[in-house]
Amino acid sequence: LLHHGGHLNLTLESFWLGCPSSTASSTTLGRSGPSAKHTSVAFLKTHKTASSTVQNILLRFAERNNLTVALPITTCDHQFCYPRPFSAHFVHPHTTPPDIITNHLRFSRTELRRLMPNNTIYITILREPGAMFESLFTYFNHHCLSFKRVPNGSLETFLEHPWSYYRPEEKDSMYARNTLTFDLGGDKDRPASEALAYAKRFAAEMERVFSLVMISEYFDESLVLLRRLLSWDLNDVLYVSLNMRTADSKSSLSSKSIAKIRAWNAVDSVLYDYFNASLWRQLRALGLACVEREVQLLRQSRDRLVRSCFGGHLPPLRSAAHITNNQLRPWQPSSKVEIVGYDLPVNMTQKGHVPPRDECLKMIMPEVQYTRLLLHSESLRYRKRFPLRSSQLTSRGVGHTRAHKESLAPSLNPQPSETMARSTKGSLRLSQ
Ligand SMILES: Nc1ncnc2c1ncn2[C@@H]1O[C@H](COP(=O)(O)OS(=O)(=O)O)[C@@H](OP(=O)(O)O)[C@H]1O
Repeated sequence: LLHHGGHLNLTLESFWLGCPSSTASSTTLGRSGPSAKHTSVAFLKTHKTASSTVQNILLRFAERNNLTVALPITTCDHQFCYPRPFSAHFVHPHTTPPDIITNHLRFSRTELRRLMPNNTIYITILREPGAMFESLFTYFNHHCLSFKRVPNGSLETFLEHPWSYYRPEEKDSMYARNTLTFDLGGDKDRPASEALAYAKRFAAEMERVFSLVMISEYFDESLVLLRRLLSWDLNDVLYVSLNMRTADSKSSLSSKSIAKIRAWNAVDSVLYDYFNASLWRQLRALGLACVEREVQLLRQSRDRLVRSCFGGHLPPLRSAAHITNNQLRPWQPSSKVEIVGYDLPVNMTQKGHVPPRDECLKMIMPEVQYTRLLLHSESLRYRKRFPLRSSQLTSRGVGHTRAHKESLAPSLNPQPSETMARSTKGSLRLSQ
């Protein structure tokens, strides 16, 4: 019964929700029966699509189930040397063979196949092109030259004559046009005459690779499909939203601007429409009433988790500059944009509160800090498992391994405020 606990929960939930029971079938190849949770997952972390929130779900699942998460070598920072196409050489040797991969990378099916188990399920997430481009434009305004050279940093001005500012071959140009397509390994600069045909072919190709393409506007509905695809429990997909901007950092878009964004990002727009339609076909097949009930259940369970973690409400949302605990401070790309995170006062224990459990802190931890902690714990585990191999690696001079280990601060206890080391995210290429 214990072994089949996950399946039992799922079946009872399905019964209660009036939903078709999920069957693991081919998604659990190599596991002991239909109840096993699927543990080999490659999540393509696209930019500004709520991907940090999905990543956090996956990282916590990996830790709870003692799985190995492929993490980047330190010279790649917390990304797999993005925007270079992914290579298995970018994976830290202490984090192989992996079960899960989630950090930013530019998709290469061949290289991921080389790295990941054969039964890996591929998932990704897309966002409506207008909202996504507005987020990219604000977030990367100071780093991406195509945006930086626009007078007054005005999105409308950029959209009037994008070719006056955009240089396809320039560093960071992938943030300025068809970013989703680029992240998926495609061609962001297909000539207009070919873009539509190319986009349709590319979408069909991606559909063969990815078992689920989530849509950030329907995040919870996407999670309903995700947990069924992976035969996970509801508790495995609970989350709080991460990496958000303050309302002041966002601008609202006119329908004219949205149309211009869609024309400029024509391939992304086709992809989005294609996978949005596909998501809704899958949701309808499950039954919209069932989906709605499960979404409600998910939100109630999340509220319960938040109460048990933080003794009531979520810690207050604050802009990065005002977060005292440096383990919880999200990276802030420039003074023009405010990214918010959750603040947990340093003196929490002094006030007689019980500090939150590790799993609770990790639910609100930004990706850079979480990735660092995970690399530390996976390196320790690797050294224990393979003492000989790790000493050979060290003697062969894998300097970054040792250097990284020394720079880790594995304590999860709230730390006094420190200036956020700009070098953590350092240059943009290594960071976002
Ligand atoms: N649950 C959920 N649902 C919908 N949207 C969400 C969710 N969680 C995060 N977000 C929004 O996602 C944006 C950040 O995306 P990423 O984490 O992918 O950004 S990054 O590329 O990793 O920097 C960022 O969007 P903007 O605020 O518009 O920039 C977040 O607000």
